[in-house]
Amino acid sequence: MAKAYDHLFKLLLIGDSGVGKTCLIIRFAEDNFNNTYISTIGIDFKIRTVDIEGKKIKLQVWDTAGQERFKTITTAYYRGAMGIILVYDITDEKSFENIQNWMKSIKENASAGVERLLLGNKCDMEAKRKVQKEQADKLAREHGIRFFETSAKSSMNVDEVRHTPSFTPKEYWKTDSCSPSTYPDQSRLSPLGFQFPGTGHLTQVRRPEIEKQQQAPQH
Ligand SMILES: Nc1nc2c(ncn2[C@@H]2O[C@H](COP(=O)(O)OP(=O)(O)OP(=O)(O)O)[C@@H](O)[C@H]2O)c(=O)[nH]1
Repeated sequence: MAKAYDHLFKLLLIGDSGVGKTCLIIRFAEDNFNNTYISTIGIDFKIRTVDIEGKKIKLQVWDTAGQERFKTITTAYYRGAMGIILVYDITDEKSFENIQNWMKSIKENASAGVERLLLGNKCDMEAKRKVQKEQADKLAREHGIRFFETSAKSSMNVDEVRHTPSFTPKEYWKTDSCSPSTYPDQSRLSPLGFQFPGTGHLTQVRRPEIEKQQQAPQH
């Protein structure tokens, strides 16, 4: 039987809560956008297969919760990632300042030399901009990584991100380090050894429900 893909590439998105990680993944995987805020609980993933230079590349993109209380769960997934995308919101200065902390978290938890990419999301909201492009350019240069301003809403630069080397590094194809034989199933990919149902929609709840949970008295 023909192989469904030639190479599997696992990516992780990290960044503060609300910067638009889930929306970017939905735009990336389904070319869609929804204004409703569904805060990620723990971790979720989406899959997309793309043809690049005649090879079928299966991208497995993992969405992490930005909320601090999920950090123990989410950092456990850093180790297996081949690329990590750091996201901040151009209208939220704090989310940009926190990129330094996310970088530190990568250093502490990810494999050495993991590919990184910096995204300043929500660039459709120019009137509310708080983070200048030059600031992020400088930060990206200091860390030796690529940087894009994106909009999950308008699709701005989404295609460019899809085709950056950090998204599908050719080194992985050459070494065959993520070929189907190396990762025969999804459970092998998960550092927690967790079996996924395969829908890509695991654990998402609406923000009001989270708030209700947080407000509920502890027994
Ligand atoms: N204007 C605009 N709004 C966006 C964009 N991307 C996301 N949003 C909005 O920002 C809010 C948060 O988006 P999410 O994708 O859920 O954020 P997240 O980073 O996944 O948040 P957590 O799951 O809590 O970590 C939602 O209301 C989205 O509609 C964008 O590019 N432009």
